[in-house]
Amino acid sequence: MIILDVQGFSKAFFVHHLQRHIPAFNEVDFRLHAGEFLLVRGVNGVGKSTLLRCLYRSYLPTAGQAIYHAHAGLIDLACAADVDIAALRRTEIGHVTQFLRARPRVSAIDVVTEPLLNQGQTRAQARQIAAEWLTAFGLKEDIWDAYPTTFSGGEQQKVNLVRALIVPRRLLLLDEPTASLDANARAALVTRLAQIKAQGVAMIGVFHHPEDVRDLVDGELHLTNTQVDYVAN
Ligand SMILES: Nc1ncnc2c1ncn2[C@@H]1O[C@H](COP(=O)(O)OP(=O)(O)OP(=O)(O)O)[C@@H](O)[C@H]1O
Repeated sequence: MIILDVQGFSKAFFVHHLQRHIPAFNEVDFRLHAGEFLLVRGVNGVGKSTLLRCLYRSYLPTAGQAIYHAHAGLIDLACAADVDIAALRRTEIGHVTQFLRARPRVSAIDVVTEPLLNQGQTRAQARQIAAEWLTAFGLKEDIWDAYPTTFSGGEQQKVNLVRALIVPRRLLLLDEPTASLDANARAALVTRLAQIKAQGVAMIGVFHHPEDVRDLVDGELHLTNTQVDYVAN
């Protein structure tokens, strides 16, 4: 089942004080099916994060299309209305970065149970599931009821990941999700990614340590400053 069909996808930033465009990526083409994992590679500044942000529509692409096969039908992520993008973000498309935008005075357990409560689970069920995930990622129980604003970088990232993964999406965009994780948490993440991949979640990921996800990768997208190469594994 096709999840995403990307063609001629390009992004350039117009930098006002330079009065010129700076290209990020150009003419990206690929197709992603349910349960497939696409690894995005390339040197610093080549446009990997920008590609994920354009697919999540935090940025508008400059050209091309990204046809997402939603439950409700086909939708071009490049030009869909903001209200439709917002709906997809709530239910079908997730974007995980290394940074948690912690909300003041919301505890870690409330941050990670919220997606389950929104799904209609009871508070007790949600807490039980969240406890299992937080334990798997090695977030110590002492701080589950504390506010993540005070957490270390790695602890914040664990909260961020659990929140993003606790309710399965159809398409997951992973932007360096292991950047501040210790070895145990990295292993826990890879285990969870393998589980959701087996359930049919399609993923596009940028990884600082690609060897962590070697066994999950179905294809690689190599971004370079001059061209884009898609290689199926
Ligand atoms: N908001 C922005 N305004 C202008 N230029 C930007 C903006 N965001 C990114 N860029 C530029 O776009 C290019 C691609 O950046 P991007 O962060 O996507 O690279 P990357 O491949 O993810 O890099 P890294 O491996 O260092 O994380 C860079 O040259 C960057 O300076």
